[in-house]
Amino acid sequence: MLHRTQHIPRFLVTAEQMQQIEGRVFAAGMPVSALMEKVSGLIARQISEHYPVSQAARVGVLVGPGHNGGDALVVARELHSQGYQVQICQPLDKAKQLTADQARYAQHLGIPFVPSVAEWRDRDLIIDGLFGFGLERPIEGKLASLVKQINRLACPVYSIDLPSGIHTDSGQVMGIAIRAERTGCLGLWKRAFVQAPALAYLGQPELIDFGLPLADIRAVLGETPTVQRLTDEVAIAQLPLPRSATAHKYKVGHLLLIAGSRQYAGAALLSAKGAVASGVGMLTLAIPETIRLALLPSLPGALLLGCPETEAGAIANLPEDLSKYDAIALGPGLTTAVPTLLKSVLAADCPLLLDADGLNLLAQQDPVATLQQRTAPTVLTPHPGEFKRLFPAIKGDPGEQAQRAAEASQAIVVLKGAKTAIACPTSQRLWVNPESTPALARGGSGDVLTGLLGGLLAQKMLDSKPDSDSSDVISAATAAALAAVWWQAQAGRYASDRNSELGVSPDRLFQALDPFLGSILASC
Ligand SMILES: NC(=O)C1=CN([C@@H]2O[C@H](COP(=O)(O)OP(=O)(O)OC[C@H]3O[C@@H](n4cnc5c(N)ncnc54)[C@H](O)[C@@H]3O)[C@@H](O)[C@H]2O)[C@@H](O)CC1
Ligand SMILES: Nc1ncnc2c1ncn2[C@@H]1O[C@H](COP(=O)(O)OP(=O)(O)O)[C@@H](O)[C@H]1O
Ligand SMILES: [K+]
Repeated sequence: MLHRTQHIPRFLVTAEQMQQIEGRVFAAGMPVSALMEKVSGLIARQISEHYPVSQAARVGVLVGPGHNGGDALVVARELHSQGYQVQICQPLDKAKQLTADQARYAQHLGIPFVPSVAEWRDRDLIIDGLFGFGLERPIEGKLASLVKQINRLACPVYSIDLPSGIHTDSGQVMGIAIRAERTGCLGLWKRAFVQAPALAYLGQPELIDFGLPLADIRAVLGETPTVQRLTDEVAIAQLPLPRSATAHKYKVGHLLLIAGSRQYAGAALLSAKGAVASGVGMLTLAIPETIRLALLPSLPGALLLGCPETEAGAIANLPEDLSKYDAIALGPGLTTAVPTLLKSVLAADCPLLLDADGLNLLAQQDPVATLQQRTAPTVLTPHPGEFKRLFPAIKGDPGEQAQRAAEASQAIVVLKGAKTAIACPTSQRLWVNPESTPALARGGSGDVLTGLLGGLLAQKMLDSKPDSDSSDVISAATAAALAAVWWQAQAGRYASDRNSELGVSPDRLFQALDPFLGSILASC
């Protein structure tokens, strides 16, 4: 059973949901001012850890009209009492009652209020308490100039809850937004933290858990929340581990990977390496016959199936019998020369992963009608360009797009990007992978993912867990998608930490898969 501390990082809330949860807590008797005091004490503690008074004594605190401003005022008071030289700037006259009271008390304590931020070039740190989840419209006029001035300062900014100007749900910049070095997200992760437009503003995010009761969170989000962050705990639980002591190579999955062409032989190699790293029992790689011998030395454990090919070096046809495989993955480096390849794999009665040219072939027909005919699970791994070709009418943020596409096609949709979204059609659930690295933004990272996911798909299909999505049980194919997305992203971070953001070649990525997993499993 998961503990509270394991649940909390999984939740992703909208501003409305957060307001409802807080509303329940206040209605149950928790005084608003007591909660503000508690939350702000925790924020002040984080700030003094990250920016000790010995290194960042001169602090400017930006205070808005709502409770985000109220939090900032309590933080100002706490830091003042710890010996920081605090100045407060409260640019708007109007304020909620509690915020106005906190301002009055700060004045009573002798904390200086300054009329503008023009003098803040001497500051070591700015605390941004202008707006939190109550931002309702774009920041304009004198507030916009103030944010611009703050963003020009050389010193770091710590944002309370959200960088002011960032929309809580979409992560969009509402006119202008503060660029934080760190953001302390209060209580529960807001959706903005997994939205690409916010990433340049959030800096290093941290969750400040102030003990919201699980019962109130569940009353608003449901027992099994529809939208979740993909946490380490959840992803690790989906791996095909531990292996049975009596495992046999034919009992731990046989993947057929159909990839490569004379033109794009590397994609076949990289995806095959990803599959090998997944631990799959047997890997058959179907490739054009003319590149078979070239790939053989790099893939000694795989069965290389040289296929008849077109004049241009694309696979012309596949073996007749696809029934012996536990999963099939089709796409990397294939070219779109031979549409019948897709037709044969769609007819197979095992889980199917389509990537790259597999998706491009699918886009040439009616993807929704085609996928709805499948009886076994289908997983799609498009990047945004491939997604647009497949589902041109589906709009929204990446999470919404993935969910809508999954619902329409009944496929599991893995929409790749900085925050990859994974949508499951049967449970209508969405996971977003929160931690990755731009080091993966290079050709070949996705090919490694395809092999890894294909290999996990073949293994998971033999798992004893039920293929049902009721309650918190995750279907085998969805489980493979969650585990693969998380594993590839974390291995990317692992390789980046040991090299640089420029050093995560696809080779380094698949080489990092197992060491990363070994290290995290050892620490669990
Ligand atoms: N209620 C509480 O005790 C708690 C509050 N918390 C804090 O409270 C925040 C939410 O507080 P609020 O709901 O008061 O919202 P905010 O403090 O985010 O601001 C809302 C206020 O700003 C005004 N406003 C919105 N957009 C504007 C714009 N573009 N230009 C000018 N004015 C604008 C609104 O009219 C309203 O007065 C959270 O982000 C968090 O920092 C958390 O600490 C949790 C506990
Ligand atoms: N900025 C980024 N941050 C994190 N991950 C990224 C970023 N850009 C790309 N990726 C990841 O890199 C991979 C790229 O896949 P894809 O576009 O299919 O590349 P290819 O087909 O060349 O291998 C995906 O897993 C994607 O999530
Ligand atoms: K803020």
